[in-house]
Amino acid sequence: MKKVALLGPGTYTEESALHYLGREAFEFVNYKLIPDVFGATQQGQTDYSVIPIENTFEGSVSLHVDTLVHEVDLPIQAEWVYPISINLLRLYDGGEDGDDLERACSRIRKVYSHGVTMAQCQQFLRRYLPHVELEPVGSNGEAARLVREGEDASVAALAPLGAGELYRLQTLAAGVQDHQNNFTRFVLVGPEKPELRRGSRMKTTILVTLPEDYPGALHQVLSAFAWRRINLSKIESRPTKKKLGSYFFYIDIEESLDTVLLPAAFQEIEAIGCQVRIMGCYPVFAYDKEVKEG
Ligand SMILES: O=C(O)C(=O)C[C@]1(C(=O)O)C=C[C@@H](O)C=C1
Repeated sequence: MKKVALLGPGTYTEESALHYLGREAFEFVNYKLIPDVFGATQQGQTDYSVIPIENTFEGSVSLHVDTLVHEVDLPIQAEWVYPISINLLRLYDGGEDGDDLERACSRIRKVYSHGVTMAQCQQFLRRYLPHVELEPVGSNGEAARLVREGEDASVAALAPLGAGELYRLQTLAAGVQDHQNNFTRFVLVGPEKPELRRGSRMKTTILVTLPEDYPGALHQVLSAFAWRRINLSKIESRPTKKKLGSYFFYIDIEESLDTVLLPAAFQEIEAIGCQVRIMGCYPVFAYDKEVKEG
């Protein structure tokens, strides 16, 4: 069994990994903080790590992207997107509030959650819980655990339903995220290719550093892909951290490295003095409801 480090238990990361990897071939090892999730595989205690990398509304999780680029040497081996449905959970209060959400919320004074999750529920928080103290914690599973541990019915968590089951919490309101199409993109990173079912397509991620003295270099990079009709699905600039104003480009390419086209495009880019670092060539699992129900 391959060991997979992730933020957990009771997190969206865990829920998504169970959904796509299953428990048959993988054993999940829980960590409380993302640096420890990265560190476990980097130091060889686990074979893979699962990292949330991008959210539909919050955009890239820059800290995680930067760690992947600067601090660890772990190729991307798979990617998946997973819907994030957020719930307001608290200890069972004996049914005092009946079905009245407003009344129940008026009794809450503190809410724990991951910062990204709070950001995804701004409208709900403003409407029902404007008076509460919001306390960001390392993961949503940890938020639910703190509610259970505190034994205080005036404390709640924004977390997945699975966390509510794990810590025996009552769901006060389900699906409270501001947008219904709220998805997070996760990557599986690790030194070796895992045995996985076929993804819906293959993708390659590269980092390109431009030469300083070559005007129009970015245009040339993009045209090397454009005239070969290679589709790019993301391009983002991130600081190289070497000097102010120096950036590299993180590029997702909708193509496998095995094709003739990609290596030729890389050669063309390198010929003008760009550096190309391959972050991974991997299968993508698109969210498909059938898998979930099946
Ligand atoms: O705390 C969790 O439940 C996580 O899985 C982490 C995380 C993240 O770091 O982005 C993952 C997805 C959600 O959008 C919010 C939080």
